[in-house]
Amino acid sequence: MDLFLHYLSLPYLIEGIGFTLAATLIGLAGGVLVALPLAAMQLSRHRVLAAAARGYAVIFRGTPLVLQMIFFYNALPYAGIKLPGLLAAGLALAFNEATFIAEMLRSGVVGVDRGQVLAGQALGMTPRVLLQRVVAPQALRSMLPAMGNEAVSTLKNSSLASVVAVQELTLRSTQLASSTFDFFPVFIASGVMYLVLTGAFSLVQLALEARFDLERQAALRGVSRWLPWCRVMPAAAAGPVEAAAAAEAEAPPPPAAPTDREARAARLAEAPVALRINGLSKAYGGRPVLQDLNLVVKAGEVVALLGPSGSGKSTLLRCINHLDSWDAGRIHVGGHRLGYRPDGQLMSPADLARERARLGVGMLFQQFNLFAHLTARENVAGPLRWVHGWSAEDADRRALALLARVGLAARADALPRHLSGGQQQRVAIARALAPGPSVLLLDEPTSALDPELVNEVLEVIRRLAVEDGLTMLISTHQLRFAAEVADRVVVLAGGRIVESGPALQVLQQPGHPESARFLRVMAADVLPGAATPAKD
Ligand SMILES: Nc1ncnc2c1ncn2[C@@H]1O[C@H](COP(=O)(O)OP(=O)(O)OP(=O)(O)O)[C@@H](O)[C@H]1O
Repeated sequence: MDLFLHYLSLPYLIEGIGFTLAATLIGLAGGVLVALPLAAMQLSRHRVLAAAARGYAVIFRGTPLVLQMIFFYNALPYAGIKLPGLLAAGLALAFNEATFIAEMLRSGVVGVDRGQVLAGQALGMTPRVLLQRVVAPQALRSMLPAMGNEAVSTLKNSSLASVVAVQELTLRSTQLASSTFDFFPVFIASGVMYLVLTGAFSLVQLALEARFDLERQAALRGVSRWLPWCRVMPAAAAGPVEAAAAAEAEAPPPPAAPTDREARAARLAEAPVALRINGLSKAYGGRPVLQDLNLVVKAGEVVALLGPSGSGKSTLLRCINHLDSWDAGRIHVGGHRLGYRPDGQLMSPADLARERARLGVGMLFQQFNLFAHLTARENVAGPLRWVHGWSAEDADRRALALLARVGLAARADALPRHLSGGQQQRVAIARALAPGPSVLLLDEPTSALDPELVNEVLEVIRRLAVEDGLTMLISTHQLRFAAEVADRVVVLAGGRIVESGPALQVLQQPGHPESARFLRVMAADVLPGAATPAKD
């Protein structure tokens, strides 16, 4: 025991820890630096870059680390590069670790829900903002446990640096044991030192995981409301939550559905065009999905897009916001060709994002696509700050007001995963409304909801149509809702518009066999005062 304690405190071994840590830190820091471009190359659409990254991985993953260290120390001098042992071993570690860290980064990025990326694009985020605010925070959080393991493995791999005579802990332990013949106490002391080091790494990993744990942050936010000394919200922002909740409680009941359809139709006839689609065609792998589609939507008009599953409704909505490309035809939003420069060339992704934000085409998705790492208020306020340059206070105030409007002021600090589907979709509505869109595209906003949650979302949309006079294009299977709210119904079948006309007329007396067939299938949804759709 005395011998063990003697070796445990021996300066010769403790100095070895210094070399071990130095090699490990060079390996980890260098590994992260090399891994970043490597992961970007792996994710790149350019095949040459992706292939080069794969080639790198094959070489560094497929050869022993000891050989790599020997190469960096003994072979590089032939190319005129002479490195000290510690640096050679550290660099070999870095280039080796980079393959594993790059793979973690890549899978972290790929693991971020594609729907959130689409939502960010629809909100006008440039690729850089999307990466910085949506993808990286979630990817890095999911990487933390694997990164902790990688740090421990780098520390243990640093013992191989003894092969190029770096005086690290393993080499010094071996030398000491050979000269004293105290093999057992020396190696036990050395093992305990390694355990302390790997334990410290694990503690750092646990601390970081706790620091970035969304559940814990949410709990802290809840507690902080009652603890004035540990507030995480800006003091000024705490007030509006209650104020907004009170406003919500006092909000007048929603007005009835529009009854004066003729007056509305007359007003819309005079209104300017908000959206114009000419000859739009698109095919996936040679199979036509949209065929020579023409549609005009007036400012303030609510158009319900109906049609069987697979008829092309979602594809059409994605094309309007240029989230999808198309083969032929033109789309104008507010008189502008979204996504094209004046010379007719396609815009770069960053310019396209800015153009989306400028023209203001809001979008709601079937799956809500809220940013999973942000609370409800951050989901609404964040894009206002990052895309539209609002100050934090103004964005927060707007977010709270809109959340109150959709009946969610009291859940402003909840994470999406703590909200029901209906509540998530209402947050998504607040987020889409925040920048004041000129056109709102709604892609089956209630299809992912349980039946009892559908009405709460439809009610919010109904109020937007009636109170705000928003221009809306809604893909929906809710016939009753379409009858009550839409000015016009457009029926899509096989990628073509087969019928378009005043909502009640089309729903009650469809003039095309495809419309009639579709409406009969959907007959479970009872139309107010509607006769059975005409038979084909
Ligand atoms: N990325 C894609 N690659 C290949 N085919 C696709 C892709 N996206 C959609 N499609 C196909 O295009 C057609 C139209 O799909 P879309 O999602 O637009 O229909 P939809 O009318 O919105 O259907 P639903 O009501 O079920 O949402 C479908 O046949 C679908 O399989």
